[in-house]
Amino acid sequence: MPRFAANLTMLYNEHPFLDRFAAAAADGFKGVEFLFPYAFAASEMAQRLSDHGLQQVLFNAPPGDWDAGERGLACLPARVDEFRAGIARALEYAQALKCPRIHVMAGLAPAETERAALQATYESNLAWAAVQAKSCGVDVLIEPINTRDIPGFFLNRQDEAHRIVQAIGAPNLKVQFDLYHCQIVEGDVAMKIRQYLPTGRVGHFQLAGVPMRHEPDMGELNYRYLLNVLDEVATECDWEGWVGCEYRPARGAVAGATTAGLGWRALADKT
Ligand SMILES: O=C(O)C(=O)[C@H](O)CO
Ligand SMILES: [Mg+2]
Repeated sequence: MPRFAANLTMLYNEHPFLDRFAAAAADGFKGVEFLFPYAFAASEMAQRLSDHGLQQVLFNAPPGDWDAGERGLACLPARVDEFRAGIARALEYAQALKCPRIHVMAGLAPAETERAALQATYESNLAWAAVQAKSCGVDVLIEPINTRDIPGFFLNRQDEAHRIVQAIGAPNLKVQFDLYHCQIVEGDVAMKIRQYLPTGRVGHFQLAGVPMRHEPDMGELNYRYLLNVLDEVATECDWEGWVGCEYRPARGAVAGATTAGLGWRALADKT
């Protein structure tokens, strides 16, 4: 079974951010991911990883002004310099945290800009980022995200993401396959795992229950079934990546809420 990584942005909100590493390790996680490390010194985070025997498996490149509603810069023609500076910063953190992949968010499509111009900027930015990341041994990931959570997000579908990755043809440019977003946008999730994982273009998975983005055993997706499919296909094609647990615990941020909700991990047992 691919390994589960705790998403420290969404899980363990009952603890201050830097204490979430210890909490995840205490629950048996060996890998962690989060959205953004930039409020903390890389050395401080590297220390937490080492203290708790954890691997950093993913984080995001700077997304622009998140608090002002920005959700990535990669498709924005007027922001190329800022995009490039953000990739350089992300790669510094990736090296300090020994993290093998970064997620580059596409951004919101401005209504006044032609889609073709956004697409051209997106592809040239990704090609550039992949070259920079390759020299650091890092994969660049792109993630289709549903427009209920992020209205106007530029990249929404698995097929679009795979077309772009194929067209650019950089071996370290891959798709971040978030099963939660896939179910909301297009469904047929098990068949999409079977279709895309063997291509070699999937760099990472994430999961959450649908529709509320709570624990995977809450909601309309049958994760016992899906995790078995993932396991079967990953074994067939020797895929050894991680599955990020990117959900908001239903019990909220009260003491013990994340740990109490982890019973769903038994769904991954091949019983
Ligand atoms: O929202 C998600 O699914 C993500 O993985 C991003 O990193 C943040 O929007
Ligand atoms: Mg995700």
